[in-house]
Amino acid sequence: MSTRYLLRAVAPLGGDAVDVLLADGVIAAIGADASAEAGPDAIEVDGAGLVLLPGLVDLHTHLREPGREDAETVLSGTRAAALGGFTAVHAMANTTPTQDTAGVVEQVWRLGRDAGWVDVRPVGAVSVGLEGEQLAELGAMAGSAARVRVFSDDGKCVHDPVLMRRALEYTKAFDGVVSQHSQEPRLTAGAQMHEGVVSAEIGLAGWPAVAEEAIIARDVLLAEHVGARLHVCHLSTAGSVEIIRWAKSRGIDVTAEVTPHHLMLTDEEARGYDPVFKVNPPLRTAADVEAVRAGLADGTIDIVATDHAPHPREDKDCEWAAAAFGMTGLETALSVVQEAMVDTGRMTWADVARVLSSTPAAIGRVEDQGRPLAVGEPANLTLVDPAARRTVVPEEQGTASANSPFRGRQLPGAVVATFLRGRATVLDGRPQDDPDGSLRAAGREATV
Ligand SMILES: NC(=O)N[C@@H](CC(=O)O)C(=O)O
Ligand SMILES: [Zn+2]
Ligand SMILES: [Zn+2]
Repeated sequence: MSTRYLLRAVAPLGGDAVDVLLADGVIAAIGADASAEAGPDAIEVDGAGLVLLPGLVDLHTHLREPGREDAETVLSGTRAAALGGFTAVHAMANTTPTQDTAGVVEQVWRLGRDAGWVDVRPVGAVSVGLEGEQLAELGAMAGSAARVRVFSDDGKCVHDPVLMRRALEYTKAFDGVVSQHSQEPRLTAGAQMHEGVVSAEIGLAGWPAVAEEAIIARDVLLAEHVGARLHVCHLSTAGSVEIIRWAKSRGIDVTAEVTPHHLMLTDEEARGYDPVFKVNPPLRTAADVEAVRAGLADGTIDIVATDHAPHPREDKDCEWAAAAFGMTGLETALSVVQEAMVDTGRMTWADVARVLSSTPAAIGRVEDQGRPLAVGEPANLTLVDPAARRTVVPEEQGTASANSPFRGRQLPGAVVATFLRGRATVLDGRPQDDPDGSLRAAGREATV
């Protein structure tokens, strides 16, 4: 018999406190029945003051394996994901080799299954080698054991409108979705940061908002024309929010994501020339941050996705122009959403469950994740302490890379436990390959 957990006095979605029993991989009982049915062997978890959420689902994670195991592996990245409260991640396709065949996506899916920290759903590339020329084997990836439903050339934009049209048409056949990294390449050649007052003052080449907005506008019209669904990656500007709002008002089947860093940070961070703040799309202005927060609160933006983009030191500890784009995010996402949206009164915990679990699961067609907190449902769960405060120390995180933009910042909230089909992957805030914290204290041994 598998381990049973009795979660005492937890608050589902921040509501009234109840007991919840996890047994045989499912939520076995809620309320008075839970303690009655628990039996003597159940492990009790004191949940007073804790919020119970469905396990978080990330639609946009870079796990880097195969090819850049110096930055992250499926094992280290999925362990980081569990520590961040996730029970499923979508592994982006910009690996080496590219995830553009059934063979490579199955390899990543298998690595995820064997690691056992979260469910890994590989994203398939739209074009062969992300080169934007020839459509990849979308159908073969969809029909593989990895059951790919999300397709993206992320890191690059599918800028050829004919290729984008074909991808949108083709993915309809297997209920897939194209997830577009919206960046007009000619308008962003050489770009280093957001084009605006700060870029002009500090002398870095700018990436104008219109380079994102022009592609989103084109793509929603293409999606309408062919009757396909479209997902917009890491939307970052006020204008992009306006376009999505307009597209939804016309009934276009589009969804959009915002990252935690675009909900919190602005281009002012670039003034110190610290490449930890170099990211694609770039950090924008305070007005853009306000617009994406408002768009997330009113449902125009559907989800938060981390765009966890680990990079090794040598790709970040260099001058700004030479550094790689990207920041880690799996282990701070929930805290940033709490600070930006919950603690500001703009969203409830039920909204958090929607934007970080049920809707990303629905977009990715992940059937057994993001489910309601009800008896009989799979026990994919996250237990959060909203009253906790912690200072971000990247070297103490599960991810193998240290490029967190929140280094040294105090953030609210902490993941106390994560359950994957009733099995604790994290308990008392510790990964369950390291229950007493000794491996973590000794360095990175736990991840290799
Ligand atoms: N976000 C980033 O700045 N970088 C991502 C690629 C991407 O998401 O576009 C990466 O793979 O490093
Ligand atoms: Zn991208
Ligand atoms: Zn990305």
